[in-house]
Amino acid sequence: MDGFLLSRADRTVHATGTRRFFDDVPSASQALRRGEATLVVGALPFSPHRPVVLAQPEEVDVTDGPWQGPEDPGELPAVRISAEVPLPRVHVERVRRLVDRLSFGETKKVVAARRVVLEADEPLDPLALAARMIERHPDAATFALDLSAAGERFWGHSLVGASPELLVSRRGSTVTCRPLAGTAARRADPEEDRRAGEELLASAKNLAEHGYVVDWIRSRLAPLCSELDVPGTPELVATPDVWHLASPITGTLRDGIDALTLAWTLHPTPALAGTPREAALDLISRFEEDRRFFGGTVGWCDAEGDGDWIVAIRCAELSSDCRRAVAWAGGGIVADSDPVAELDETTAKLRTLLGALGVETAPDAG
Ligand SMILES: C=C(O[C@@H]1C=C(C(=O)O)C=C[C@H]1O)C(=O)O
Repeated sequence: MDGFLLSRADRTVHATGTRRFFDDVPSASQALRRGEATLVVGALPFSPHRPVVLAQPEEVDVTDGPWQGPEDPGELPAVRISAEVPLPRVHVERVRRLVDRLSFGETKKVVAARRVVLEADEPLDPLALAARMIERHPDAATFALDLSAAGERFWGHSLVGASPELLVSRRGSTVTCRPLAGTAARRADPEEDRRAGEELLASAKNLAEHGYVVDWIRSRLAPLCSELDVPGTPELVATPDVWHLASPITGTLRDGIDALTLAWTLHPTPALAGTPREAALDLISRFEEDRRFFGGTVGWCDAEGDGDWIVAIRCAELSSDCRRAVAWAGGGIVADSDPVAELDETTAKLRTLLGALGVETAPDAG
């Protein structure tokens, strides 16, 4: 696909064509500051050491409300799972090993992720998939963008997803974050569903997982803000597939740090990495293959420094022929995690993407 789409309930940024690519965050931020670019769109990968996708687009369309895609996006092609990496039982084993490490080491939390490889009968149009995701997940931030600028491994690839998690947003001197961490699958029965949410809100394990993320964001934002409002306890939010613990954080920025630099400062949070962050990133690099743009961040930043950056989860990377897709899901592991429940949590999270493609996932073992 050409360009970049970020559709949220209140606003859509749709950009096409490229005037200029940037190699890193400081050069993009500098071009905005100097007035050489009015808007930068793109994505940062999960690993802070890998190439970014940051571009000044040729044309930009900013509209109120969610993206109004094509009148009739048509049917999506039939899609099936061709591989799971690692196999579900190997993911369970991995989590078991991580739990052992967490019980004895200095690391308190690490996020373990797995991938599902999908094959489509016909090419899967990234924008048609995005339109379907907007329909199914009206409260999420739906994105679709070309990843070619990240190098040969990504030529012609695109990333499509519907994320419930805001990494950071800036409007003038106001900075907002809404980290999510702590998850429970939704239930078909309304009473069981309500109970699953309440149990999540009272779960010491999930509150601890969540607390690490909030502490990280507080520690990164505090030096940049004259005021910072961090709720003492998280609230419950729902997607059609899962419950999450969420903390709406608001601050007043001291100086003109732009939204892109804020994203770079915060990313990846312990919601996707773990705590302490460097030790968790090291463990992830030893236990998993490169996450590419899964767990990264997707967004835009304008010349005033305003912008929105969304955590790239509930997403898939589409190959250049659009017949293959890789979807990821992960979850925070702490010393008292149950490995089978952690597998189920990733399955519930995968439903956001797989459900939009009409692919069935295994029912919850819980
Ligand atoms: C890693 C994912 O989600 C993240 C991990 C969560 C958790 O561990 O509870 C919750 C929301 C996200 O921050 C994912 O969706 O793949």
